[in-house]
This record gives sequence, structure tokens and C-alpha cells, in this order.
Amino acid sequence: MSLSRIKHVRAFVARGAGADYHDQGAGHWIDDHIATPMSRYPEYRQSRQSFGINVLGTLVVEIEAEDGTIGFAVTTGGEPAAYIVEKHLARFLEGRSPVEVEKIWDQMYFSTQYYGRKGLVVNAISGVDLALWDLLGKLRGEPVYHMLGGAVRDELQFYATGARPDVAKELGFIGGKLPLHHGPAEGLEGLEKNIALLADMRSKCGDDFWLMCDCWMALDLDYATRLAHRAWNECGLKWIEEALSPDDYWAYAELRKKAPPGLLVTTGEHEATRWGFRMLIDMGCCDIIQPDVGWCGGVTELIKIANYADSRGVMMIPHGSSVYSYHFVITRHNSPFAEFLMMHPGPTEVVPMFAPQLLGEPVPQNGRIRVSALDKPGFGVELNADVPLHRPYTH
Ligand SMILES: C[C@H](O)[C@H](O)[C@@H](O)[C@@H](O)C(=O)O
Ligand SMILES: [Mg+2]
Repeated sequence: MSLSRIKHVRAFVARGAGADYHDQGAGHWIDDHIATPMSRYPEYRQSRQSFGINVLGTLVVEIEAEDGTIGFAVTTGGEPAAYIVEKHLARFLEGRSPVEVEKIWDQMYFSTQYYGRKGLVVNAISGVDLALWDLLGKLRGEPVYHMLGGAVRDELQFYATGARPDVAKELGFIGGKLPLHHGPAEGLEGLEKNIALLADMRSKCGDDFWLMCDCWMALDLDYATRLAHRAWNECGLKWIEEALSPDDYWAYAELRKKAPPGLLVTTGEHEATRWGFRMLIDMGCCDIIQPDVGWCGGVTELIKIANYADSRGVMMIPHGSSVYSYHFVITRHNSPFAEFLMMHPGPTEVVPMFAPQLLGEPVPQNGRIRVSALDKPGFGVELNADVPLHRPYTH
């Protein structure tokens, strides 16, 4: 049985939220004085957009088969990623069978290894890989999660990331993850403000609701250790996320040793490939790895990452990436819940994570999504034709 071969690969850029979810309008919680490595510069403290967090925009990858079927995917990458897809990666797909996901991934990765390995290049590879799995599912008439081994549970349960864990609790989520607002450059005063916010949220959410803190690479080991102990003792924090630079495996290993027993240390959304996550796991950097399937290498690589984590008893909870992680999480025992990024500006209501780019994107009801919501071919979503697309390069 042969499937229709790949005829065209096309890369587009879309602006305005979607997969580049930091690309929001003014007044959004996600750009409100959130601590980052750039917070050491006062001029870049109030807004992450001021230093360029949304500079790339969304990469849209389309893969068209000879029979006209089109698989697509969206991820963060914009125009530079479109260049890599059109001028470098497309040659490994056109004319090939869409079944060859492993061989195509291998050729995309090792042909770009001399200038890639992580970041933008692996985002581009991930976008192509996700579009290929979408095409495969559409050609076979089955959802991606079927091709990954089928569901191990009847529904997905979510924690919510955003400025309002108290609202997340009311909406039925199992936990709420707050962004950290003040980094080391704001000293003890900033630390006290961080703790005060966490304590306020703990009082509003009650003692049993999961409360987490996302530090977006902003801290040093000393500050992270102090924050970990204060937030655990005073606010019952469940995990401290991405406290340090993704490259500082050594500091993560130290933080995990210094953190209070019971507080989980998590990271990984800016890590890539099986080799990067093996480093995090083998060096004892974290209790939960959080790859983003649109940034770590796609589904084909996430299979390897997740299986390595599973063999070492490490939970794999993907960074919020809409349907692209849902179809994976539902098939894995060591992924018992998932992240839902609250993209409403408040956030006081649930809106699709990659709005407005994906039509048919399922959203949690009472903090859950039934597996039946995933029962459509591929990733089960279509590109919103009302979203303007720009194709900056061809080949
Ligand atoms: C809320 C965080 O600052 C990031 O914006 C968020 O996208 C990411 O770190 C996450 O874990 O969702
Ligand atoms: Mg995070």
C-alpha cells in the first residue's frame, strides 16, 4: 500500500498571536513586567516585546501531496525559519513518501547540524515534522494519536498558565502557573513582591490547588534557591519552572540538590533534541521535563525524548503547544496532565491557545478535553483562511 508522494513544501509567515503567542496586543498579562534574563536592564523590564520576544512571528509549513492533500503546522519561527524550510529542508521531502518520517527527520537534522542543533533551526525542523505527521494522518484518515499508539486515558486534564490561578481554579483546571515578575536585579524588594503575589494567590486558591511559578530563565542559583525555599515554606509552591539559563545544566543540578524536598524543579521548553534532554535527565537537573513539540524537534523527536524520560522515571509534560502536544500526551503514561496557556488578556476566560490561526482547535471544558475531541485526521485542525499569510521565499 503506497501513499501519495510529497509534491510541494511551502513556508509562510503569519503575524499576531497564534503559535508565536507572545505576539499579543497591549495590556495582555503575558507582557506585564515579567522577569526575564533581560530584566537586568531597566529599559527592558516592563515589556518582553521591548527586547523582541515577538520578533519572529509564526512559521506556517504546508506539505502538499500529489493527490492534493495538504498537511500543515504552525510554530514559532517567522521569516528566518521560512528561509530554512524553503532553501534547505524542502529538498529532503519533495518527491518522497510521507511515511519516511524517521529518514526525513534524520536528513533535516544532520544536514543542518553545522549551524543548527537548537533554537530557530530545530523550530523549523519541528514545523516540517508536525506538518508531515498532519499530512500522514490526513492521507491515512486517522488522528495523530492513533499513529502514536492510541490513548491511555479517556481525557486530558490541564493546569493553566496565566496571571489568574484563582480564575483557573474556578474554571476547573487542576492548577495554576504564575509568571514571575521580579528578577535578581530588583533585589530583596523584588523578591518580597514575588512572594507576596504567590502568597496572595495561595490564599485565594486554597491549600490544595496546585500553584506553580514560571521564572522564564531569569534567575541565578542563589536567588532561585532563596525563592524556592520561601515559596515552598510560605506558599506551598508545587514547582519552580525554568529558573535558570537553559545552558547552565550545572546550576540546575545544584538547584535541585538545594531545593526543599517536595518542591519540584522543572525545565526544558527551550531545550531541544534527545541529546539535550538526556543531558537534563542524566545530570539530575529536573523532576519534570517540559519540551515544546514545536521547538524540540517535532513529534518524531519527542517520541525519543519521552521514551528516555519514561525509562528514567521522569515526567514529560510538554510546554503549551495546543493540539501538537495533546495528541502526544494522551498516549503516554508519564505525561499525566498537560499545560494550557491562557491567551485571553485577563486571563479571565478560556480561548483557543493558538487563536486565531487554527480552526477547530479544542479547548478545555472544566479543565479537561475528552479524547473524542481529537478524533479527526491528522492534528484535527485547519488553517484559518482569514489569517493573512506571507511567503517570503520560494525554491
Ligand atoms: C508565562 C511564561 O512567562 C511564558 O510566557 C510561558 O509561555 C512559558 O514559559 C510557559 O511555560 O507557558
Ligand atoms: Mg515555562
